[in-house]
Amino acid sequence: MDRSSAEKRVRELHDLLSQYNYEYHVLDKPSVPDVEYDQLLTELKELEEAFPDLQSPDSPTQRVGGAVLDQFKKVTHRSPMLSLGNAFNEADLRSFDRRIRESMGDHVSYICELKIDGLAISLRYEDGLFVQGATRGDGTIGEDITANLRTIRSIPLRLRQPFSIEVRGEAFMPMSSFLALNEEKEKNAEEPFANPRNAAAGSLRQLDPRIAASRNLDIFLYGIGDPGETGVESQSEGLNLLSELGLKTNNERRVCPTIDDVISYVQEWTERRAELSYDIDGIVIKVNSLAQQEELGFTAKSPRWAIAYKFPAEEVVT
Ligand SMILES: NC(=O)c1cnc(N)c2cc(Br)sc12
Repeated sequence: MDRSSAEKRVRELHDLLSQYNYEYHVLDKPSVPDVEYDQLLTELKELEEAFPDLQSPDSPTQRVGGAVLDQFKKVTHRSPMLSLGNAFNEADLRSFDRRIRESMGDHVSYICELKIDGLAISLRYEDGLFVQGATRGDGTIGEDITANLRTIRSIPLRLRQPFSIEVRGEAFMPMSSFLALNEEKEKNAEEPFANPRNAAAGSLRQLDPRIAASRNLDIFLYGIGDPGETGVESQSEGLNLLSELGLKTNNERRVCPTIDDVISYVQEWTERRAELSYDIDGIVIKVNSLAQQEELGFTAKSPRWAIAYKFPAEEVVT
């Protein structure tokens, strides 16, 4: 194959493989079997070996970098990654609602999202290209774990539109991967991880990306660092934008106009929690309108417009 037809085919393969990645991880509706994806990936690898200058950082062949780091660089977040105030029962939720309505009047609607039990992450894209990923750290300064995050298949190396945007989410280890990993560890007489959150954190804070690549990690994105520039006006619109850009969001979210709707959602997921393939430790409730979030603002460390309902600690079966 001559170089110009190789160049054309490489572009075609990039488009096909990122479309299939989007269908599989974001839409959860693959249009081709895995074996076809793997064949196209092998074809791309062979073309990049034959024409090394056709290789690019957003190529799906570049997910597992070679270098083992000796430490992580520090990253200062452009806007702080905050923590949430907690609610533990219905009374707490109703007093949250009262406080909001006292400041905002009665035209308030909430959005409920599952609280993923993983590791808070920030991803930065420049003109659509994934350029940096970091842990939350202390909320202002985190660790640069870009090489490890590139190994997560559901994180696109290039967005479907050339946005420059910083997005926040939670990286996690699905229960099936957690159980398999601990089985492996027990077989090698190694200390197993206590829970999927520790396993995800331990995997992403490895200095060797090949170890992170072997841990089948996943991610749900749920926030935009600076939504002002995107023109979205609510959290629910923001989540739809993230999905359109090719980022994985959690579909169980629900707009809840009243606190009674919030309480029904909390009740529903208290009961349905066990059917999920990943751990959640509660529900995040936010005022849906970004303008109202802006008006409510923040306390020293948490937004006034959101609260985390925490599930009661599970009885440990001894
Ligand atoms: N959907 C969400 O907003 C969400 C989900 N899962 C989490 N662990 C967190 C943490 C913060 Br802080 S927000 C959030």
